[in-house]
Amino acid sequence: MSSVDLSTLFEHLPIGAYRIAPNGSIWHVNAALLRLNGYASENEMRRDVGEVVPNPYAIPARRQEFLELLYSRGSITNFESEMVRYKSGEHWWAREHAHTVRDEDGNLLYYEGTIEDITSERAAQFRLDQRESLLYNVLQTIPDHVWLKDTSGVYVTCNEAFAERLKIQPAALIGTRDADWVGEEIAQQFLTTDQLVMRTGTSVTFEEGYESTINPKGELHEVVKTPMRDGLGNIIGVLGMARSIQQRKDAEALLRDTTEQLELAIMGADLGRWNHDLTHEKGYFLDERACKMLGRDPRESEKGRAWGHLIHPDDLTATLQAMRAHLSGHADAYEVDYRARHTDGHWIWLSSRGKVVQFDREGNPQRMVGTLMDISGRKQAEAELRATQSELQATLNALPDQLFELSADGRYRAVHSREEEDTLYASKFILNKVVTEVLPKDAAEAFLSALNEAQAKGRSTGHQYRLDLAPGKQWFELTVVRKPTEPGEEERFIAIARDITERKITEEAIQHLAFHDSLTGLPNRRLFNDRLHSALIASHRQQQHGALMFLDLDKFKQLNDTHGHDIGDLMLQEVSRRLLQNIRAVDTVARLGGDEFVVLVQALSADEIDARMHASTVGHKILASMNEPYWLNGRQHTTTPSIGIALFSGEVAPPNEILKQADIAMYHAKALGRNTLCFYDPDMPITHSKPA
Ligand SMILES: Nc1nc2c(ncn2[C@@H]2O[C@H](COP(=O)(O)OP(=O)(O)OP(=O)(O)O)[C@@H](O)[C@H]2O)c(=O)[nH]1
Repeated sequence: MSSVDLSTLFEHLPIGAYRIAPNGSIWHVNAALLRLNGYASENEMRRDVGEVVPNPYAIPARRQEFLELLYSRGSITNFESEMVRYKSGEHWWAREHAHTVRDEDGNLLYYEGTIEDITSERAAQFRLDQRESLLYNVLQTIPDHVWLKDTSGVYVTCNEAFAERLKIQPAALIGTRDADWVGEEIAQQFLTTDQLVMRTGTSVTFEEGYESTINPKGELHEVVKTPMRDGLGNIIGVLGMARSIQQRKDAEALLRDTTEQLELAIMGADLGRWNHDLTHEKGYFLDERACKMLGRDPRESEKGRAWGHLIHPDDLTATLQAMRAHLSGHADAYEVDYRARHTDGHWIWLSSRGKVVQFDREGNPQRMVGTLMDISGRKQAEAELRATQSELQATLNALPDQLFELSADGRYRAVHSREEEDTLYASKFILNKVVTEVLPKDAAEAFLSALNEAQAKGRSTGHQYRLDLAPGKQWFELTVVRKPTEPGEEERFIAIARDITERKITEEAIQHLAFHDSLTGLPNRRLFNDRLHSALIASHRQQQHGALMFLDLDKFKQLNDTHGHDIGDLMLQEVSRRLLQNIRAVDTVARLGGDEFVVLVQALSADEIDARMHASTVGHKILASMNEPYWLNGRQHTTTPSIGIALFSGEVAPPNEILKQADIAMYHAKALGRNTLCFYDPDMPITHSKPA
């Protein structure tokens, strides 16, 4: 090559080139080097930097280092340094090659070299280094197992997670083979996939769960094997990565199970499903079963279709309210029953339950899912039940009786009280209370005996009890029967309490009439005989004297005849009243008939004389009281009595005898001129005709 050729080549080299004298003055620099230093021509550079090149290194000591190497070796290659551009002072990176040129005697003539701008190459290298270190860190940090094997199946490297599984340091794996760790058989399996990757040159992903040293529990792993290539694209090994997917698989299996169970439950309950996309206008999806409920074409399940218009107008407000309550977060779920129009035109009852399952980042509901249940049958049954109940209620209301349902221990379980305002039997007061807490003792006992009897015999009738209620005394008669119950149900009894007050009043009146005088209300002769009989027994037992006073009004016939029978009656009533006023509660006044009264005074004294004195006092008190004027029908009248007194004591005498004695004594009093009293004396003559 000629020197011209060489000079042209030098000038047009793509990298900087120079030739410098031993004293450092520039002999020649090419265009590329001028550009590197920011100059357009050699002259411009010479003008700027002078004849001798200044130190171009960012670290000045590098120049000395460069020259020492150059001079000692005669040449220098790949000398990399940070440089400063002469013109701009900007920093850049250079790679230098240089050599010295000497004459035949070995004297240095000059040195020459090339300077290559490697700033971007270094930046790229730096980024590459960073990426590599990042990759290395990632590989070491991830829990997945990562390894690299060469084409003959020898481990080249692995991450810590993989080494840890083998309980070794990563370095200990290098140079080993699968067979060293997992045995020949499994190693063969690994090799098969490695070979597949190398043969096809593509990544393979598969699931693997061999039980081995690497995987002691035989957990399922997802393995990705990728071919590794050199810069020329030749496959140099296989990179493997394994990740345990056992938990995910378990969760998937559980979810599958749960989903299947849910699906079965939905099928079993014959539920339809809906899916409401709240982000679109027509995102109302019904599944096939829901479509069928409404009589719609099951193919509609694929199209989102608004169906709010199918809801009965009367139910629309409640439905919208329930939806708003849930969407605004006031209700946990959307729950509502409403009627919807079937395609046939009739109404069906649906029970709809749902929930928002998806929200956007701002918390706005995005999607709701829910179920639909056809409850028409239930609603029909409810309506029928209501009708039956109201019929039953009407029947019960028509009954005059009170009806209770009780458990065997006398606890009220249900109450039907005819009177709405019945404060004693209102459900709110007595439900779940026992009868002893509600009723007075006697009444509660009657109730419990009736209950016991019904428990023993299945039925009880006739137990009666009395209550003192606001309107007065009321009598009730109980009928209790055992209620038919299902096996396992609590034993229950139905008790009907019938108000028998009127019957009781009538019975009591009849009873009263039988033993009392209708004009004065005083005990009559029958009752008096009983009382006298009892008094005689008591007197005998207590050894106490008593007295029987026989009292006959004087000239009563005359009053009747003169003023009429009515005045006579009034007189008899007033006499009764005065007699009652003059005796103790334990004593008895009775009317034997006509104008004849008896007064039975008991327990006067154990001593006869004393008793006689007491009896006399009572007799005179009665006499005095009777002698008071009588105002009957606005006119004053008078009357007097004749009183015969018979004392009795421990001796057992028949009642007739005592009455007879008092009667005799009374006749004696008449004979003495009336308006007086006489004690019986056995010597008294027995007479039956009154003196005139
Ligand atoms: N007003 C009225 N008079 C009666 C009733 N029962 C009897 N009497 C009358 O009572 C009178 C009884 O008379 P007596 O006791 O026999 O004779 P008396 O006129 O009272 O004369 P003495 O007894 O001898 O003083 C008769 O005239 C009867 O008719 C009655 O319920 N009401």
